[in-house]
Amino acid sequence: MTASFPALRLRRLRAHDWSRRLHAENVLTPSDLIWPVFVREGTSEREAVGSMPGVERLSVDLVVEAAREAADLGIPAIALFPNTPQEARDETGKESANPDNLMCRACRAVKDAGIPVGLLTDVALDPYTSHGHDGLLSEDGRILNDETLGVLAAQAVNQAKAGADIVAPSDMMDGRIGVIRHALEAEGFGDVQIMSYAAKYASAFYGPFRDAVGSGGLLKGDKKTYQMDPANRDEAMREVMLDLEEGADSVMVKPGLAYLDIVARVKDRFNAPVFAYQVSGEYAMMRAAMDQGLLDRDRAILEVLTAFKRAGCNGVLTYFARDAAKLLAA
Ligand SMILES: NCc1[nH]cc(CCC(=O)O)c1CC(=O)O
Ligand SMILES: [Mg+2]
Repeated sequence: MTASFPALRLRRLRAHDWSRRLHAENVLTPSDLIWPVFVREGTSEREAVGSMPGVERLSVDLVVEAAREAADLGIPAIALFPNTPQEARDETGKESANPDNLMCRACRAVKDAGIPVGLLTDVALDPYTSHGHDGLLSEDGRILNDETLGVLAAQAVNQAKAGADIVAPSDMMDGRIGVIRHALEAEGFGDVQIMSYAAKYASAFYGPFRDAVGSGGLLKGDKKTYQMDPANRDEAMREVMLDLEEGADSVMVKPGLAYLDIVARVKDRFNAPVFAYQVSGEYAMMRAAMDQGLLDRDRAILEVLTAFKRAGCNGVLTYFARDAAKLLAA
């Protein structure tokens, strides 16, 4: 600083809308958004997710419509999450490798319709297992790391064959990025991106999501032996470092709002694209306050998403993506 008050008056730049816009350090655009979409069986079916007002599970034909809407709004990518029928779930989650599973059918339908939107697919076993865990479960109740890796790689290749542009492993097994990268390369999918859920914390804010994919009631125990302890920060740097070394194209921090310190640190330390997931519980929390008239809906949505950008995000996975894109277009 070369000047001080009164020569320096920081309010000068804030005095008019044109000036505030001119001096904005970060600008949120629809290109910053990834829209998570829940997929269900059926045709012309849309079903409300009880714990997430305004969010629905869509049958594949309606997923295509949602993808078209995203493209029209300038949203670059959608993230698909299947609500697998309960009868297709089992101990090992083998439905994840079925080329005709819900996820693959949704991918193919969007691609066949020629919609110019990126498809991000979730790689993890929890929507397919009868126990709701992201990996294979041993008889004595442990999540088996190494045994799970091949299953995840098969799942990722299965999704790539169906047209996934970005596979996004959300399971938090050690070593899975390298194994998935290798499998994609070996199967001729060297151009498929990996967005790693690198720093994913064991969070209370995933509850509504588990309701949406139908794994919540099934989940035995918790995910603390594989997802990170919310108390940890250095560990997040190690997770990100390893995933980038193993071949991730971009990394994610999750949840979002309470973890923006992690985003900022990852962005400062690594020269890599970083994303954050504004998760289901964050959405539900904000929606509850908005629906009760306690928050100004439009302003709150844009403020929080802009904060993600300020922290260093290249983009944000958010259930507000469609709302935000509409607000930004207005
Ligand atoms: N593989 C599981 C997965 N993938 C994305 C989310 C959460 C997303 C959200 O809460 O919106 C979860 C939940 C979990 O780890 O239990
Ligand atoms: Mg890891």
